[in-house]
Amino acid sequence: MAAIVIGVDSSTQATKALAVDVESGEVVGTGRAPHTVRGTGGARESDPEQWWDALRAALEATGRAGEAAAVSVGGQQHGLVALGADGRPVRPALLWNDVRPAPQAERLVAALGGPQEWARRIGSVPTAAFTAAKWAWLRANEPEAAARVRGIRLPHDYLTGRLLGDALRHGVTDRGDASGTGWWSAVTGAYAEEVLALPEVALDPALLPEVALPGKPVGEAAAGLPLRPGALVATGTGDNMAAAAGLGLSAAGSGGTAVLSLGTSGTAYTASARPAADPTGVVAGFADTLGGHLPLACTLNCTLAVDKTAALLGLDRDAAADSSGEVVMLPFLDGERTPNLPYASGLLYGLRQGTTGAEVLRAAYEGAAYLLLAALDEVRAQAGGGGSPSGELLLIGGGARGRVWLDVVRRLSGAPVRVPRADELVALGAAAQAAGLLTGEDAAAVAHRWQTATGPVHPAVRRDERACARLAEAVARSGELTARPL
Ligand SMILES: Nc1ncnc2c1ncn2[C@@H]1O[C@H](COP(=O)(O)OP(=O)(O)O)[C@@H](O)[C@H]1O
Ligand SMILES: O=C(CO)[C@@H](O)[C@H](O)COP(=O)(O)O
Repeated sequence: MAAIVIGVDSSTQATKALAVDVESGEVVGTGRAPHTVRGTGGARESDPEQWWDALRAALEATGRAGEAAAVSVGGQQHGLVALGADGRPVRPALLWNDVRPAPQAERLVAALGGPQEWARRIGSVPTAAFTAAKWAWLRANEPEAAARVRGIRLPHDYLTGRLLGDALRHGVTDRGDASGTGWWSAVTGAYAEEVLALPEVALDPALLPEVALPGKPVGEAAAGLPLRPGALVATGTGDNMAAAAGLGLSAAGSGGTAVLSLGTSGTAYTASARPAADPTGVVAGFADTLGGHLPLACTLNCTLAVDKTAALLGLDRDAAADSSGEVVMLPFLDGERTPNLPYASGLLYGLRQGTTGAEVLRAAYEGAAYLLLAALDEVRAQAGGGGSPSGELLLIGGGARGRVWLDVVRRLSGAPVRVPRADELVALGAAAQAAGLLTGEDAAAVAHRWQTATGPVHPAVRRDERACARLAEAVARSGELTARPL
């Protein structure tokens, strides 16, 4: 019988699990279970116990988990899972899009000597998203909870640890997800003692997971799960690193292919052989899970901002006009990370008597897509010019299924856009990592073999220079209104 592996995507809104045939890459079972995100204002929290319940439910729903020879978890990056002595979270996890730690991020940047120093030593300049800023926030705002912490995990580490039997005893992560903490350096490939020792952080490295080598199992699935006891467990990784591997991207072999992922977050990235060092902080110098690098820019406002705008207007998300006319929207509904404007809210400009709701909706799509495409130029520069601005873009994530998203990305990029037929590239990338444990290939090689990136190419159309110029000017002139709340 053909070997089966399981790949998991534990993202912001849901857990998705795929059962995949190791030989052919055929998806033979799927499962899904939703998550709850709580918080008003800048707060965004989820209960890790709910992720664990969702993971087991999604595994069951594949109908094939009991046959799987190996399993791997890709998870939303950066989230702070703080474990007590009983191995349970001392409080809900602070998520990647929780912007309350913005003041702590500012202090951390200054404490190490400024953005240049962070870019040079760590590869990234921390924003509120980074785990180090979240930990500093917890210490400053909930010192009693911080004092009870005996282990710190990322979302995917927590789930990997639970698969192994206990998240506190089994502390293991991978270089990709570790690179989103701020206390692991993509430049040196090791925990950064100078960050752990900062007064705002003051973290004992013993509380952190071991960073495992790619390609080796980290253990076997515990008994009592919807998995075969003894199934191999892979390191797992962050969701963007899993998707990159799942598309076959590697520093060695993807020729600068750029990816735009439209989900809860918007992300733009490409594989690179060298760590990024962007002192502006637009590009995070993440590591990939294979041994290379993944310069990446991330926006907080993507599909949810568009869906909220459609809901406010009482329109279907596909009812956007073909042009935004005079309207410009900076859809900073959740604050923003790229550009780094954690206190911003959404701005709408150019309304007239003749403006239609469909034009306003179009403007929301354009604002979200433009910010990501502008950041992609910086990502490419950090990757050493790999890939040309007119090179093909790979479009993935839930938004890639949307007619208007595709149209807007084509018009604002002027590039040919390929939409892979495969759904759930994070879970597929995790499955490829699990399969590699059995075959000895790396995850990107498995993904190549599975042809995960194949799909229709939508040819380039003329770039809408006017819309891009208006958006660039709106960002440049929004100044005070987006820097601080009224
Ligand atoms: N057909 C579609 N058209 C436009 N947007 C879509 C479509 N299907 C899903 N989405 C959007 O995709 C988002 C979920 O994307 P996904 O990549 O699964 O999110 P995440 O991994 O961050 O949880 C939803 O917020 C929804 O707005
Ligand atoms: O913070 C980042 C990247 O740095 C986000 O991309 C998170 O990893 C969340 O991902 P999704 O839930 O949107 O997939």
